[in-house]
Amino acid sequence: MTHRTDVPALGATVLGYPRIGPDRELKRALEAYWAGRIDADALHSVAVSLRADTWTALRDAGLGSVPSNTFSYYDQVLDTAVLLDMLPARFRDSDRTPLDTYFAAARGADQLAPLELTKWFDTNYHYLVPELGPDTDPRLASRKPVEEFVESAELGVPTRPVLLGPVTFLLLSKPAAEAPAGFDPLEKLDAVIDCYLELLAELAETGAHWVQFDEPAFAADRTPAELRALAHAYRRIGEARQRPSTLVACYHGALGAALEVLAEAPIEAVGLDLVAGRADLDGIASIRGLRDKTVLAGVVDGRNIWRTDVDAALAYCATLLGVAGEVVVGTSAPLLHVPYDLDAESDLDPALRSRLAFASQKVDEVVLLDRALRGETETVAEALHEARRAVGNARNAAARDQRIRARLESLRPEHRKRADYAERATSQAERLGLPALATTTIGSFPQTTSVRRARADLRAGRIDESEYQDRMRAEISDVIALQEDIGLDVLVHGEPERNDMVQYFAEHLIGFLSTEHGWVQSYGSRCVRPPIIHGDVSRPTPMTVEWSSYAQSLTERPVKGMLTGPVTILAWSFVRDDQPLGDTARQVALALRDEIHDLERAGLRIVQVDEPALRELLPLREADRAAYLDWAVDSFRLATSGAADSTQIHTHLCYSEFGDVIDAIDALDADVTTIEAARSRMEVLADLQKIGYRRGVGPGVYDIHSPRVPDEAEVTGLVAAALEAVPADRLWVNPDCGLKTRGYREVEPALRAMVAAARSRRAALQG
Ligand SMILES: Nc1nc2c(c(=O)[nH]1)N[C@@H](CNc1ccc(C(=O)N[C@@H](CCC(=O)N[C@@H](CCC(=O)N[C@@H](CCC(=O)O)C(=O)O)C(=O)O)C(=O)O)cc1)CN2
Ligand code: MET
Ligand SMILES: [Zn+2]
Repeated sequence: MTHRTDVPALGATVLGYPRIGPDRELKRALEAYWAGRIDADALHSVAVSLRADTWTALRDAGLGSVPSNTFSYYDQVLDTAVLLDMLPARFRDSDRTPLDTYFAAARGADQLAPLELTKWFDTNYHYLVPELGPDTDPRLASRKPVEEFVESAELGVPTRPVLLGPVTFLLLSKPAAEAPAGFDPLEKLDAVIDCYLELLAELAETGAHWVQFDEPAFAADRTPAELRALAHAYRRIGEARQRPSTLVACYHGALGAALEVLAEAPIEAVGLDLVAGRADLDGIASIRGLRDKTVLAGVVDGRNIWRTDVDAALAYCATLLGVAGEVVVGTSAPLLHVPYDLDAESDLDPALRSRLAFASQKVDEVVLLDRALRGETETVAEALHEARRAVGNARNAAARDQRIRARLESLRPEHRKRADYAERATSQAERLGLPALATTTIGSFPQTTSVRRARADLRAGRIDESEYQDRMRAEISDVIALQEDIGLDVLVHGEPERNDMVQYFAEHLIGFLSTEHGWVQSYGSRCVRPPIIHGDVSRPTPMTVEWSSYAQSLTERPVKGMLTGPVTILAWSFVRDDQPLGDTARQVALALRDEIHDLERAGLRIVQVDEPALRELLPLREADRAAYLDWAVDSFRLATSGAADSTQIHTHLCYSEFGDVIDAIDALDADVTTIEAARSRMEVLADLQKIGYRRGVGPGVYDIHSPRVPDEAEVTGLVAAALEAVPADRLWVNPDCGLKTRGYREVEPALRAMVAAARSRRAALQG
């Protein structure tokens, strides 16, 4: 074995840390740089100071090992593609600087399409998908991990560089459009490893004692060939002539068979997710290969914001003693997906505060647990005692609402079932009188500066609630007038009053908490503030009825009520961990069921219940999927099945390919499903056709994620393609998703083109 024995042991650590800045400094700097308001040096100095603050804070908190290279200007997968010179050819040969080339790949530039953005495992984080082909020729092209190591060492905090593991990197990549059929990105494995070996030698030379490779792809089902690739990669890396000690971390679930592979590899440490992947503890005692390794016990939840149950965590660590050569405490996952610091929240109920831990508090928990594990009982006694008390209180603290529980108990199968679709379709057609190829949008209209400013003014007390209401009503009235002028058939109120489609509902429901500063990166500079579901959910008053009924009062045409579905509300919140997700989802569903009832009474004839996260929450392992889809479908049906036959229920899905959940989409039993499709040229329609789907469907006819405005001919082409799969009376014409991130300069001509295309096809059908 080539590993040197004189290097320090791995100390207690976290797998990664937030990077957007405690006050979203990076977001602001990036957006200023993109807008040309600051230069690259100014952007760089913001990055340098964020990194320095993170490293020194982690060291001062007492971690034994501090990670680096967890910073990114946009995304760690893109960083890796750039590190290895694996960007597609379209980004080469330009006079852009390396930094601007990086941003071009992330965001597009001139005529260049950016890399595809897609969900990172089962999180709300999005990464950029590398496009590889046979000609992609990996080469160590950047020194970012080395430079960050040097930067940290100069601050007196020599760090542990974190690298995206070669196998996960390739499994997350896709074949470029021009690659020959059958090309598999894993063909590039040895070439990528060669680059990493060069990097490892340089890191060792520069003084790095440890590195971390992340291989979260092995928390999902993997083929024998993929497991062999993992074994091969860490044999080659382990046998490298010169390298730092090597930790391989897997997270977002159990490693399963991959654990034995890593246990056999000639590396020094394995990181286990003992929250989402606790199943790995079963049978771990028989894995002999761990006896000469360090196991980083990920017992502090990196994905949720609850304080750790210290006794349970220490018990999980204890099961590893004797199995592993050494046990150190860590987080279950990088802390990228939780907010920075609970102390930034000024307005929390103290009882609730004592149950929570954000990134900074989690670092303290790791340090505390590691000291306890090492038997430093005297120094940690008081802190452990305090932690136990908080967890003890928490056990009974989640507010229970017997009324909701009794109501859920009393529900019967008929509360999940509407009349047959044929009957509903007839009564909806009579009531709505819509044309074939009806046109609509997905809900939001541009969130203009003036809309956001109104909300900021309200928060700052510069305007009062009634002035805020007036401004939102004025906005709704403009949006209705515009839609009438464009000639859309089914209108929306535009959602100006919503800061976010989940947070808005959280702010109106009991059982949810919204944070002031709890920002989490979603992609690039875009952040969300996930609400915290801490108790039983109920709806004190209607949440959307005033806005929707106001919009409906302005027009004869049908306006769609607009709600976010139970699965998406859970997916984009921090959830309770004291009861099954399905139980929480059904509580949310009841609140939505009552909201739909109130919308109907207020005269709304159509209600849309968005479920864009339906695919996102799909478990990584096949074995867990049926149970998930059961509660996901059940909660949607519970929310919507109280509607009258003549009320048309729409749902909307986006952000992913839906092949895997196509039966569940059918089982939702919505009257109309609008679904992202423009970028995949309507592939979803073939999937729907295959299963005999027979209700209304609106495959998106233009991509709202790009500022490009489609022309009428382009939309006509997509409508014609869709008509091959769906008859005109069931086909809707709409964009891919909501318009909130776009500007009116793009939205208005795009919608006009869309309506013109629908009209001309409609005329052709009649003629
Ligand atoms: N929760 C959630 N998850 C999701 C999505 C989603 O829509 N919601 N969509 C996908 C991801 N897409 C996303 C698209 C856009 C943004 C986005 O634009 N986020 C905004 C924040 C949105 C927000 O909360 N806006 C607040 C304003 C918050 C704010 O920045 N306020 C300023 C001051 C107000 C001002 O002058 O702008 C401040 O606090 O400093 C509002 O409208 O009220 C941002 O990063 O800038 C995020 C995710 C998947 N996951
Ligand atoms: N109704 C929402 C909107 O139009 C749906 C968005 S799906 C991410 O913004
Ligand atoms: Zn959408």
